[in-house]
Order: sequence, then structure tokens, then C-alpha cells
Amino acid sequence: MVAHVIDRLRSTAILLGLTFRAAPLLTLVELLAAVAIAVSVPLQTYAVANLIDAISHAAPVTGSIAALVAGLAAMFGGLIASGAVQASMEDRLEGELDRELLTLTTGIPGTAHHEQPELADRMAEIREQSRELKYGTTSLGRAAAVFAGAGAVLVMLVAVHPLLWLLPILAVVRLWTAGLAGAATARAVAATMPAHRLLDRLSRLVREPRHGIELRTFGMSTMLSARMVELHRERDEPRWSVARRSAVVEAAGRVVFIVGYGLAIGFVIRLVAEGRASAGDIALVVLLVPQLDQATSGIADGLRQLTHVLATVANLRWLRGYAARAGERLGRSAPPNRLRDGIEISGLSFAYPGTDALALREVDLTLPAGATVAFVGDNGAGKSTLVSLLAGFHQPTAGRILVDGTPLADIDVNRWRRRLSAGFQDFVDYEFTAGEAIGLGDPTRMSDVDAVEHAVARADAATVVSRLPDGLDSQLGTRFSTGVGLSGGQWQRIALARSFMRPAPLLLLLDEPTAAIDPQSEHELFDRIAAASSVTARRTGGITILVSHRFSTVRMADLIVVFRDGAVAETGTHRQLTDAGGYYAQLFALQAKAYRAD
Ligand SMILES: Nc1ncnc2c1ncn2[C@@H]1O[C@H](COP(=O)(O)OP(=O)(O)OP(=O)(O)O)[C@@H](O)[C@H]1O
Repeated sequence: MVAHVIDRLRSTAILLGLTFRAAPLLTLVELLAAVAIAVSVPLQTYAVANLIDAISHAAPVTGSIAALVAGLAAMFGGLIASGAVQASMEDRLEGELDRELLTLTTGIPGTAHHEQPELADRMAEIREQSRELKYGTTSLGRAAAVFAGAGAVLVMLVAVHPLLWLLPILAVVRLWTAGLAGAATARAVAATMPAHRLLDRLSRLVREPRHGIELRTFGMSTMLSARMVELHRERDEPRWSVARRSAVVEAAGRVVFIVGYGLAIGFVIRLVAEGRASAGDIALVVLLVPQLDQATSGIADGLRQLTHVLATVANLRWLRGYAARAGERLGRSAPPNRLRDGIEISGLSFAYPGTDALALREVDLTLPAGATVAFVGDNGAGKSTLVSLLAGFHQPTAGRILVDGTPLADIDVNRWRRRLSAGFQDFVDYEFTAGEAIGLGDPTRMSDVDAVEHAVARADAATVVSRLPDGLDSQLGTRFSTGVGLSGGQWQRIALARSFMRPAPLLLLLDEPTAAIDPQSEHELFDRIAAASSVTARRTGGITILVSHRFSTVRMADLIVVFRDGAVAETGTHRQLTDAGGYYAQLFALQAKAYRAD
């Protein structure tokens, strides 16, 4: 219990820290305004009761009127100040949270948090809740305010008769029932997160315009909508059932309070009849108890909201811890300035997090400095997995990768990534200007037009850019009224140009970056990439890795690695492999025959 309270307090401190960092003055104004509004209502009630007593005893009314005016001023002042600052404060907090989430998630070197279901669920929960966290300070202010208001009501009730203390105890019963309901809701939300995550993914899938063609062609809408209805049921029914039970529990708490209210009024009327209380006291109790009820509702809502907000902050704390632990595991060594010998892979096996199946099995491989190496093999043979390990997205399950003798695990992965460049098969269509979408490949030189043009030339993307209405300044993407729609192959050229922005990478990873480009162009492109790479390789010893399914286009590679079922089946030059008459030779002959038949 104590640990739980300390944990909540820690989360509250983090929330306040976040919001004060985002908007210190606005937060202060919002918190003070909330308290002023909450205290103003009981203050006005107290002033009215005093005024009634003063008038009935023909006593001076100046003090009561002054208190009434002060109460009104506090209320309107608070409302005006809160209205003026609330929206900007929430927007700034949202901006601060977005920044923190981006820094944390992109700072995590690996990708396990996207791949392991329980981590992915937690990430989805954080992304979803972070939108609501911007209201965190407002709920905190509200909670502080209702506590202050309830405190003021309590003091005034006790001033009428000490027994009226009992009413707040009834209020605590209501708070307890509300707390139970809040906790049950939070548990139901967490338990239904997998269904929610799938539903979210499906609804994004059907909204995405580029998926429209497949959805219509295969007539998937009926199946998808049935699946979505099913997921809604899986997600919503447990949540609704908790909501129904919570409503019953909360209603019971409220009934207990209403009975107490009736008894309290009867009790004060008796006190007045016995001459032990004034007419003003009746007015005070009649007006204050509903305020206590409202304050209790306010506290209950506030606690519910706060439970939710603090659960989100707890998730944020988890993410901070996860990112920090991932950071601790980072190597500290600097990558070499140039590769002298190359990359040695020894006894490397790898299973994706949360699975037992080995995607790579006991791979031993030497990637010589300065070489152009091709990875070929069937679907699922392990080519992309090795690319991902070389980029430091995963750690080997067994064995190691040595970069000029230094284990890759000991090298600072962020600095390593700054020394590599990549073009992936599932590249991103950045709907920026063409120049930006390419320049992103090296953010430090994004506005360097010469560098962007050089990258365009290396990717043979000049024809794509020259057809754009404003060249590199053209907005890409059909989501913009002025945006230009590109074909799959054209987007891929832009992505390829992006991978050539880094001037002298130690490792250039091209994982089927040309799958959407016609075979003839791919062949010419790979020849040019290999020629250009060998020029830079003389300076840096950089290695270029090409993954492709088209054997004819990789034949110029210095080394061809053939993958089969997660293992390296063969290695050699094209000549050596065809002479050996093994698996590569068979596949090459098969593809060559198919092309000749065309
Ligand atoms: N994120 C993942 N989680 C679990 N298993 C994965 C994941 N990605 C790939 N795999 C598995 O790892 C194995 C190797 O996949 P990989 O993507 O490396 O093959 P590939 O040779 O690049 O195939 P392709 O030519 O189809 O791109 C496959 O059996 C695949 O099912």
C-alpha cells in the first residue's frame, strides 16, 4: 500500500515535472485558478448564510458582502485565467510529450519493442494514452481544487455542529467505490489491448488510400468488416461489462450519501427548533451538502482521470527505464574511420525475440573491406535478417560480428549507424519535397543541393526528378493538393537516392532496393553502384551489400553469398559458383532460361 502511494506520488511528480518543463507559468496559473474556483463556491455560500443571519439580527452586513464579492471575484478570476491558459498549456504539454516519446523510441537501438507482443502492446498503449496525457495537469489541478473545496466545505459544516463530520465519511465511501470502478476499468483496458491493437491496425489498413485497390479487387471489405465487428466484440464486451458493474457499485455509494444528506438536514432543523442553530445554519447546510456531493463527484471523476493519467505516466516511466536499460547495453567503442580488413561473422545464430526458430544458423562469413557482396537465396532464407544484424537492430543469439576485429556489440550503435547507409525493400514514402525525401538520407547535408543532386545521379533517378513540375522542390504524395503522385518504381528511385546521401559509408546495405525497378535498369544500376562503391571503397574500405533475387544483376559482385534455410550454402564469385555446379548454378541456369524464353 505504502509502496503503491509512493509510486503514485512519483508519477505525479513526473507529470508535474513534464508540464512545468513545457509551460511553467501557464501551469502555475492553471493550478492556482483551479483552486480559486473550487474554494470560491463554499466561500460564497458561507457569505450568504452570514448575510441571512446578519439581516435577521439587524447586524452590519459589510463583512458578509465583502466575503461574497471576494468569492465571486475568485470564481470569475479563476475561470477567466483558466480559460486563457488551459488550451495553450495542454498543447505545449502535448508537444513536450511528443518530443519525449520520439526521443525515447528512436533512441532504443533495437526493434524488439515492435516485435515482441507484450512490448508492442505497451508501446501501443503509450501512443494511444499520450494524447490524453496532455489533460494530465488539468486533472491534477481539478483534483487539487476539489480537495481544497471539500476541505473548505468540511470546516464550515463542522462549525455548524461537530456531528456533521460524518457526512464527509460517507463521501469517502463514494470515493472508495469510484476508486474500485477506476481500477477495474484500467484492468479491462489492459486485458483487451491485443484486440484493440489489431483493431487499430485494421482500421488504419482500410483507411489507407493505397490499400483501396487490393481491398476492392479481392472483395475483402466483407471479410474485414466481419473481422472488425468480431474484434470490437472482443475489445468492447469486457470493457462494457466492467462499466455496467462499476455503475451499480457507484450508484450504491451515491444512495448511501443521499440518505446521509436527508438525515443531516433533519438534524439541523431540530437544532434550529431547539435554538442551538440559526436560520443561516440551515441555509449553510442545505447549500453546502450538495456542494460536498459535487465535490465528491469531482474528486471521484478526478481520481478516475488521475488513475488513468498516472497509469499512463507509469507506462512512460517504464519506457524511460526500458530506453535507459537499452542504452546501458550499448557498446562504447567508436567505429573505425576506415575498414582495414573487413567484417568477420563467426558462429552466428539468431532467433527473433519471442521465437525459438533460428532465422540464421551458424553463419561463418568474411566480408572483405572494399568488396561488393551479394546476398542471394530463397524467400525466408535469412538475407534480410543478416542485414538487420549488421545494422545493429538485433543482437546475435550466438556467435558474433567483428568489425576489423572489434565486436560489433562493443561499438556504439548510434555512431555505427552514422557510418552506414541503407536502402530497404519496405522503404518509406516520405511525402516531403523530392529534395527533402532524398536529403533525409543525411540530415546534416539535407539542404546541400550538390549532395542531393549527386545522390540522384548515383541512383539514376535524374529522369524521375526531371519529370517533376518543380524538380527537387516538388511536393511528393497525393495527400497534398499540390503533391505529385509517383509510381512504385519512382518512389523506389527516390529511396535509393536517399541511401546515397552519406558520402563514405563503411557499410552500404541495399536490401532489394530495386525490386520495383525493371530488370534491365536494375542490372545497369547495380553495375554502376558496384563501380561507384569500388571508388569510395579505395578511400574507406567500405563494403556494399546487395540483396537481390535476380541472379543476372549480382554476377558482377566480388563475392556472392548463397543463403538456404538460414545457413550459408555457398560463397564465391559468379564464375566460381557456376563452375562448382551447386545450388547457385542451378538457380542461375533456371533464371537465365526463363529470361531467354521471354
Ligand atoms: N520480425 C520477425 N519476427 C519473427 N520472425 C521473423 C521476423 N522477420 C523474419 N522472420 C523469420 O526469419 C526468417 C528469415 O527471414 P528473412 O526476412 O531474413 O528472409 P529473406 O531471405 O530476407 O527473405 P526474402 O527474400 O523473402 O526477403 C524467416 O523464416 C522469417 O519467417
